[in-house]
Amino acid sequence: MAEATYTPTESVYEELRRVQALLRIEQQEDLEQYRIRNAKSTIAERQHRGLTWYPIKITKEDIGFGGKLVLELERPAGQSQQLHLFQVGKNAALFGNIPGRAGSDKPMLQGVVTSVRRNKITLATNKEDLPDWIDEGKLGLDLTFDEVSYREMELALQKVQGAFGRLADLRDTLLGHRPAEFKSAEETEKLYYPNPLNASQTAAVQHVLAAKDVAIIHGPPGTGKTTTLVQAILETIRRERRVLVCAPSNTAVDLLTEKLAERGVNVIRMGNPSRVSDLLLEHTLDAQVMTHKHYGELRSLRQTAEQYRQMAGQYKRNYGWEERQQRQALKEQAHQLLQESDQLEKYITEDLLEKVQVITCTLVGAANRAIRHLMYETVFIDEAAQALEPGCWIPITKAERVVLAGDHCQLPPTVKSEKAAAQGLRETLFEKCITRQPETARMLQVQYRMHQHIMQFSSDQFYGGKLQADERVRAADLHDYDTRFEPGQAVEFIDTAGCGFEEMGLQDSPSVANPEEADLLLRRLSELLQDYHQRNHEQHPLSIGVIAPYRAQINYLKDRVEDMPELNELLTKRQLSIGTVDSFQGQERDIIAITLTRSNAANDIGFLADIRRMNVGMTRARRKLLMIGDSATLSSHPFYREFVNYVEDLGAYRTAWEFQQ
Ligand SMILES: Nc1ncnc2c1ncn2[C@@H]1O[C@H](COP(=O)(O)OP(=O)(O)OP(=O)(O)O)[C@@H](O)[C@H]1O
Repeated sequence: MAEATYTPTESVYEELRRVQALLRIEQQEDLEQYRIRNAKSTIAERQHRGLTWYPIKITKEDIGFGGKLVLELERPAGQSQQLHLFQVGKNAALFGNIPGRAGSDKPMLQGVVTSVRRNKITLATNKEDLPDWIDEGKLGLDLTFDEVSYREMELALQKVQGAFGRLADLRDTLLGHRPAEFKSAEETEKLYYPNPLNASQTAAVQHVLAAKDVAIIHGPPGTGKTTTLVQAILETIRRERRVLVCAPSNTAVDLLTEKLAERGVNVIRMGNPSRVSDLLLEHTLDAQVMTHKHYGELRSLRQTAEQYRQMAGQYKRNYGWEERQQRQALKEQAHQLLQESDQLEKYITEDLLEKVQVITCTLVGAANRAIRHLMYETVFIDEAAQALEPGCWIPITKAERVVLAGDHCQLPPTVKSEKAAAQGLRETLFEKCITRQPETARMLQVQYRMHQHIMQFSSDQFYGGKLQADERVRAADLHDYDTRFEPGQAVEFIDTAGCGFEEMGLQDSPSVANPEEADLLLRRLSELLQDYHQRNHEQHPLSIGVIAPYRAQINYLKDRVEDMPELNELLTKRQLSIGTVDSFQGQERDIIAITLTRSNAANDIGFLADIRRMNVGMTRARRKLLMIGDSATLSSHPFYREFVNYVEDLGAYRTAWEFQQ
């Protein structure tokens, strides 16, 4: 058994109580921001912020799970360009804009968004009938505050604090108070499936099988973390009856569900997928229910109930006593049938979940009422380095063993409250476990994305210099893509120091822009692309990402590109995209160009100091990484100082003066 090297400064209870207090601060802040954004503003303002669709029409009514109403809502075609923040899985409320009924008196029908198309949203409501106010005034749809996630996180934290037995062991191991145990090499079974994994990936899968409590798959950029995790899940379900696979985001859950389904795994995706794909839809619980041998009975119960409901609806209110009785009887029969159908649906669901090998869902989805009572031999959490600690505890409360996958050297989870962030809410369970119990982790070491020179700086800064570039990508620069590109220089840094490219602030905003630096970046990009002919590369066009840390700089870049026909064409064809690091998360591009933007006499680099974010930005590039910035300002931080040294050693350092003549 390995000895834990971590020396705790507080007990697990103190630590968990601290996290609980931070979560409450976060919830308050989140609610406050929501209130300010939403409740105090007019419909037009909320619409402008993407929080409201108005006016809308109900275009379809269906009966869904538990006999609840599912509504299809449509906004006017003229609004199709209006951006919004509605998303599958978000809570929303249908409201009536009725004169004299505003504020808390505003009539609402709560629900969850289950699909979003250009002008249509489906809302699964929590009621069986449409309310009376539906025909008064115009209707709209508001995003509402997501209280459920906070409640489930709070409950999980309470459970973990009061835990004994297995959960207490896992808690103490994950937080570094109890050494993690592993089977010996002799005890660990050999891998069953022949697989194309490399040595460090195979070692990670073997490590997962050997772990008695906790294993971590640490996957730096492009190292095949998903591939490895899927293989580890396949090997595990050969040995265990049923496992849970979670991630903080719906997108990550969808990806894993698809990969597992492609490998022939019997998997059920709980909750609503964020994308529409046949493979995914086929694996949702709803679709699986339809394939069950008792589904026919369920459908006919629902249909009959619906017929009774419609018959009852034909009796108008002012009919006599007998008709009222008749109406009541029909309603009761409908109700009874719906209850029966709920029972049957519950039975079908339990039967399906009993037989399934893998259940996939978001962290909060693990508390979904259909599965909240289930326990799992192993719980896998992907993207664990992007999940709030309280979120991770939700599925862990149902585990015998935990496997975390992620990379704590990339983006941490978003925390809305500055105070909660400063006091540690951004520190993830993944990060705590990997730093307190390094022996729980295996790092994947071969990456399949970046040219050697793009990879090396990140590898030295974050991964102890251990990353290797696979031979297919090691020397794959733009010249390798098309010989018309100049050879060499997969990395290039253009230094604007001394050129007088000063950043500009905006009034009342922390955002900054640096127009001259942006212009230079676009000029250099055009120059790079001058011999690139798209018609020669119809099958595999170059993909390009331009990254800026500040919104004001992004907006400036987008405006300027409109005046540059070649670049603008790439933008409209979506071969060029411009955005923040966060918008490129999990993605890759052939060329990544980053304007670092900050340039000031005070050497203030703002949130460029968040070097994990910069790590993500730089490691999106496959063949070319172009960075532009003011070394005089940036060198106040060791990371950028070392970057300048790195590019000098590579012979990749240029100055902006070269481009001014
Ligand atoms: N052992 C391997 N041999 C060859 N190619 C591999 C291997 N493992 C992964 N790859 C390739 O590397 C790429 C990235 O794999 P995958 O999607 O699993 O990575 P990831 O680590 O989850 O990605 P990210 O860096 O975005 O987290 C894929 O194209 C995959 O086919």
